[in-house]
Order: sequence, then structure tokens, then C-alpha cells
Amino acid sequence: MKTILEVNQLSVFHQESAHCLLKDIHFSLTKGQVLALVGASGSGKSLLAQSIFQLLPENLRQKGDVLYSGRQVNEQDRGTNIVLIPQSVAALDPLMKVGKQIEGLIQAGNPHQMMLDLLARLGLDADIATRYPFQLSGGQARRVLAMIALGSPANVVIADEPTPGLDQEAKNEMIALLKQVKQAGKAILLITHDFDVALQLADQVAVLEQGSIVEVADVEHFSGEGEKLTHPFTKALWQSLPQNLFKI
Ligand SMILES: Nc1ncnc2c1ncn2[C@@H]1O[C@H](COP(=O)(O)OP(=O)(O)OP(=O)(O)O)[C@@H](O)[C@H]1O
Ligand code: NI
Repeated sequence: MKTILEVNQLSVFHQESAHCLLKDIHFSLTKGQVLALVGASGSGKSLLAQSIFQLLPENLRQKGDVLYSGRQVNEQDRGTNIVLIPQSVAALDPLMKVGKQIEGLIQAGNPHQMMLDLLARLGLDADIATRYPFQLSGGQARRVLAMIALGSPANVVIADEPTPGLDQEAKNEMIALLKQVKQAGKAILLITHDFDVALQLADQVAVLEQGSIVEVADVEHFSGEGEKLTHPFTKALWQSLPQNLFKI
């Protein structure tokens, strides 16, 4: 299978103190592959997403390689080849109506109709399109962010926490949409706290601890009592699922 995103020896550090926040990260993604990235709050998940996207905060620097189709990622790749569903809903443009923001990214067919179809598929009223971001609830804003990314032509989708704030129905709809994105042959890096979501979508799960990937496990290895998993954090995640609680 052809690799479309490759991350090699990627490190992120403070510009001034050289303190390392991500250390020697490497993984690759092929078409139609979903890699879930899990880890405690503050372990570096969002920084990894931002560094792949080459959009780190100003006081941080990165070194190492991020390759799209075998060449270094550049600014033009953002939003065209690689798209980010950001963790913060502040990423929406506060001065532009929501419908226009979605339509702006849909390049094929009839953008207005596709925008309305996507709204309906995510269980959102059509009148959402005429509102400004501040007039949306947190869960609505999150779904709109996902729509913007899913409507884009990019081959690589980085989803930074796509499900918090969603009720079960909206969460299932988001999972179904991401499954369609996978089936369309796009690669997804799925950052999530919701381990159940990771297991429903991912081919592999990477575990980040204090800036390092400590294990990459095939999703099939999450079975039984987790004997095929190597790292204690990965085992603890598996054992903490409601269906496994009675076993420990
Ligand atoms: N601009 C910055 N300057 C200095 N340190 C930062 C900066 N941004 C993030 N950090 C630190 O880097 C570490 C990783 O942050 P990051 O946002 O990637 O965590 P995360 O795994 O996404 O957490 P969460 O699950 O809460 O979203 C944290 O310790 C954070 O305080
Ligand atoms: Ni984060």
C-alpha cells in the first residue's frame, strides 16, 4: 500500500529552553488507514496534530520530517491535501456565517446543496447555515468543524477530538461519517479521549505518553484481557472500558 503521510524523527521543543514536548515520533499512514492517537491530557496529541500541519504556536519549533506523498509538507498542503478538524471551536471564523464557511471548502458539484446535505446528515437544522459561530452550541460548532474538514478534497484528515460534547446519536453519526471518509480512501489520524470511538474506527492505536509513542497496537490486539498489549497504559485503557470492568 502506498504511504501518503509519513512522520519521521519528529520532535517539538521550546525555542528558548530547548525543552522537548514531543520526542522522536514516527509513523506512517496509507490510503484508507485510520491511526488513532490516544494519551493523557497534556501528553502532546494536539501538538503532534499542529506540527504535522506546520502550525505550531510561535514559541515552539519542530525538527524531523513530515512527508506528504514522499515530499516535505508545505503551506499549500494545508486544506488541500491535509485538513485538520481542530480541537478548539475557536477555529471557526467568527465574522462569517457558518454556511459560507462550509461552502468555501466544498469544491465539487453544487457546494450549497452539498452543504445542506451534510448538515442534514449530521442532524443539524438547515437554518444553522445562516448563523454566526457564536450563535451555535458547543456540540453544533464541533459538528460544523467536522463538516468543513469532511467537505474538503484532502487525502489526509487529522481529527483532533471530533466527538466531545456530542450526544450518543450525534457521536454515532460522526463515527459513520468518518467511516465513509476512510472508505473513500482517505487516511485519518484520529486523536481522541474516547477509547470506544478509537476502537470503532481505527486499524491501529498509537499511545502517546509524555511526548513519546510508547506502543502502536493493531486494533485486533484489544481483546480478551489485553494479553497481546505490551504497555501498562494501553492495557489500562482496554480494561477501563465498561464491558471489561467486571473482569478485573
Ligand atoms: N505554546 C506552548 N508553549 C509551551 N508549552 C506548550 C504550548 N502548547 C502546549 N504546550 C504544552 O505541551 C504539552 C502538550 O500539549 P497538548 O495540547 O499537545 O496536549 P494534549 O495531549 O493535546 O492534551 P488534551 O488531551 O488536554 O488536549 C502540555 O504540557 C502543554 O502544556
Ligand atoms: Ni489536545
